[in-house]
Amino acid sequence: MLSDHRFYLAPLQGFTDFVYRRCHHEFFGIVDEYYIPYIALGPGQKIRNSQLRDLLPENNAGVPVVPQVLCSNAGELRKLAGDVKQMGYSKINLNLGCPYPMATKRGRGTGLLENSEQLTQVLDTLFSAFDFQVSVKFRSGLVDEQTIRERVQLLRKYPFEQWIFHPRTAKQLYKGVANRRLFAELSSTLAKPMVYNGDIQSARDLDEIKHLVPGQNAWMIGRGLLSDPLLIHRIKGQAFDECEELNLMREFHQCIFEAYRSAFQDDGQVLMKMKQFWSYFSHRFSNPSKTYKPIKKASKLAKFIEVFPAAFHHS
Ligand SMILES: Cc1cc2nc3c(=O)[nH]c(=O)nc-3n(C[C@H](O)[C@H](O)[C@H](O)COP(=O)(O)O)c2cc1C
Repeated sequence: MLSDHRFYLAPLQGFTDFVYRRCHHEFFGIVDEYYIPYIALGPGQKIRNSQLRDLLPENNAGVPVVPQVLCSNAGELRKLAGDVKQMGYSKINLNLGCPYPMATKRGRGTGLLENSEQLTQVLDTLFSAFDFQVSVKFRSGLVDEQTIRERVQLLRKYPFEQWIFHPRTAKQLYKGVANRRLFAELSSTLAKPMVYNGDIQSARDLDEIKHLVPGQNAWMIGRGLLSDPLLIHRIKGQAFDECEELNLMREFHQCIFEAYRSAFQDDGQVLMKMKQFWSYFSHRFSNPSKTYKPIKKASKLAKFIEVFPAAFHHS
């Protein structure tokens, strides 16, 4: 029934890194494309090593990924897109949605969305100096949804391959409700297929959006999928019995844990990564905070290894 629907994993800096993406893809193979968390220029106009590592083609081999860039002007874009091109990628995503003041005050993310002059220069450069298939991920505006109603008139002049809209303002960060009606409104104004992003936790959420936008068939999911790795299976109508599901989760967890252990030699880093993983994964257990508490408290990797199995026993 949903065979013509496309599902994308949202980029979550620190969470959906190459280790997670690769495990998820090899284990489930159900996500159509994985959007890599943004790369940006840091101190000394350089991309941070952790972001570069996440982007390296050898770390993404065999996984359908789309790199994302966060910039404030055409100069930054040229450098970032040039690096992405050099690595051999044919797709690129422009971040016009990062809500954090550290980015927006420097004219990046939603800050760039607000500045039509800089945005025009960035888009002109991106489409004229490179030959990427370009997608854009954007929000409603910094504080006011009127921004995006005006800005789509500028954006629609460019041949984006994909329009991904998360209908929240930057001021909302990731709280409050995503405005699905605004998504429906823009979808009809733009008359282009858009990807819906924001708070998809169940098949019912999709149905509600499809009710507003008949024919909607492209979805980007972040936190919902981190919390429930079988969410897309469920949306597609697959059912699991309790025992089968628990075994799958145990195996997926093992895959993630082993992959982090081989990617990071330092136990402290592995522990931090596993804590991040469990901060969402614990939500699929009946008592998330009770499940996560001993894992969060673990001060050594050995302690983590001692406490995590209990989660699977009392699920
Ligand atoms: C911790 C965190 C990190 C994020 N990092 C990025 C990022 O690097 N690039 C981006 O476009 N969005 C980023 N996002 C936003 C998500 O991609 C997504 O738009 C948002 O979480 C809403 O979708 P969801 O409700 O399905 O999670 C981040 C969100 C969170 C919570």
